Amino acid sequence: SFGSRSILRVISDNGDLHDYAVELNATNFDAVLRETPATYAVVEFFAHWCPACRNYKPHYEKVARLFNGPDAVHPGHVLMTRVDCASKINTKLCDKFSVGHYPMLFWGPPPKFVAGSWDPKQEKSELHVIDDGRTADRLLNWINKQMGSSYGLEDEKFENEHYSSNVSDVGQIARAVYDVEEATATAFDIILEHKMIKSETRASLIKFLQFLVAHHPSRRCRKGSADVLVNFDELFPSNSLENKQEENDGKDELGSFHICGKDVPRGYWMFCRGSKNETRGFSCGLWVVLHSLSVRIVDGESQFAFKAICDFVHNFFICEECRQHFYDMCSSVSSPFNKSRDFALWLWTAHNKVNERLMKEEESLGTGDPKFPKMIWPPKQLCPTCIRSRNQRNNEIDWDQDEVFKFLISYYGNTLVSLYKDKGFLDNDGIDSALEDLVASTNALVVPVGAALAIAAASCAFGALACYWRSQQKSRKYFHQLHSLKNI
Ligand SMILES: Cc1cc2nc3c(=O)[nH]c(=O)nc-3n(C[C@H](O)[C@H](O)[C@H](O)COP(=O)(O)OP(=O)(O)OC[C@H]3O[C@@H](n4cnc5c(N)ncnc54)[C@H](O)[C@@H]3O)c2cc1C
Repeated sequence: SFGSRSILRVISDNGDLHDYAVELNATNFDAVLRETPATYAVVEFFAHWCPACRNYKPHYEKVARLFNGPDAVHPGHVLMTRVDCASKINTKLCDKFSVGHYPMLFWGPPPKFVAGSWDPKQEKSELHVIDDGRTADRLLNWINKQMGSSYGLEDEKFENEHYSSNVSDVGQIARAVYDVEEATATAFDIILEHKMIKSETRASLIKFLQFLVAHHPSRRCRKGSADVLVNFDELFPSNSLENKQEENDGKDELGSFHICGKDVPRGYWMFCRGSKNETRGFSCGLWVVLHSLSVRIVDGESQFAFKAICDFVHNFFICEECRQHFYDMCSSVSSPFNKSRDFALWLWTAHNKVNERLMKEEESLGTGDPKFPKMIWPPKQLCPTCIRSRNQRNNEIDWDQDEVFKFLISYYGNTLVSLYKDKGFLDNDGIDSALEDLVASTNALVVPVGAALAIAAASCAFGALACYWRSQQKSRKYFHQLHSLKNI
């Protein structure tokens, strides 16, 4: 079954010949529209045999190019989709929307399409028929009127003028909820593509996966990480790791593993989208993942979290300079963390050290994103109480660290997930739901030997999940013993 993410990928992998509009059908219609990060959706009902629809397609695509896909000029605002009513599978869906002619276009907030319907006699509906969209120009005008925007068909790539870098708007971080999923999926894709799971990096990945299972802000990333963890030894057998990855070139089951599920909508960076191509994206998303993890742990997990993050960056972050710098900062920590507060503040300070260095580099080389200049963070506009005073001579800041910690907790905790709360994807029930998912998705809680050893090695202080696995591990009999014997 196709999820929205795979659809967007298929389309975007097709070079210039691709369609930008997302083709929906009865099986994925609800899922894609429920999960899209876009504020509005256009659904075009058409029939593939209809000559008028074929002639209309280039007009529709011209508009879709602006809003859909990785190179969208105005991403995240409108999702442009189409449904082929001549396909049998879609008959009921088209009937529900009383499709009376082709092409017929609807406009509305995406969730209103989910399990939705439309009737011409219906008096009040948040779904509207687009009655003046016969050419690309007219369709875009119609959209502009609805949104109060001034998009143009000739708008340039990556001129994200609508993406203000308004640092005083705390609510902006809510958009990053899509980025934490995208960054997690991207990190895992990179690991597989670059065949980075080796005997010496295995334990570090297992540790990080445990961390994700327990504390990733997205429920489906927690579940996906649990699935990977449970199947770890089968997916990445320790004795033939390099060979297996080499032989299969990442295209078998390793390559098709979606750590946050198939249906994660690719917003192609929302909060982390730069105003220029390739300035922000993944590395920004990864920072947000790390900070959002750091504010979700309890005191007893602080040292584990520190190790998991340091080792993950060291082994799997493909930017050589970044991982080296980060590793140096990790290595300079002399005593173990006992408090989650200390760890969250350490990560915040480490990030600010990187910012400080890059501020100078980007200024002298002109390589930064003009709309997102590096800064010592959080600025006063974001957290007025975080800064006690600033030394006028050397610009050094006297931070109120209690206030900074409070701010980090609310910013990367609740505010980050506020958008998704209604959708139920990111409920913060942590370990319990991850366990439920795990049991439901595997039928049996079977932890592979290697992963189990790593889990057992981690202290129970890491959390109930590890303990649960550990105890399950003890009670596993034949499969386990057989497997161990084979390994010997
Ligand atoms: C672990 C790691 C190490 C890196 N090391 C290097 C390096 O050595 N050299 C290099 O060139 N690039 C490095 N990078 C990349 C670099 O830090 C930026 O991610 C990249 O330049 C994109 O910057 P950005 O403007 O999107 O903001 P980012 O620095 O990526 O920050 C993302 C968001 O986090 C928030 N934020 C900013 N500062 C803090 C803070 N102190 N605490 C909490 N939240 C904050 C802001 O909202 C910001 O928009 C590293 C990235 C990572 C994940």
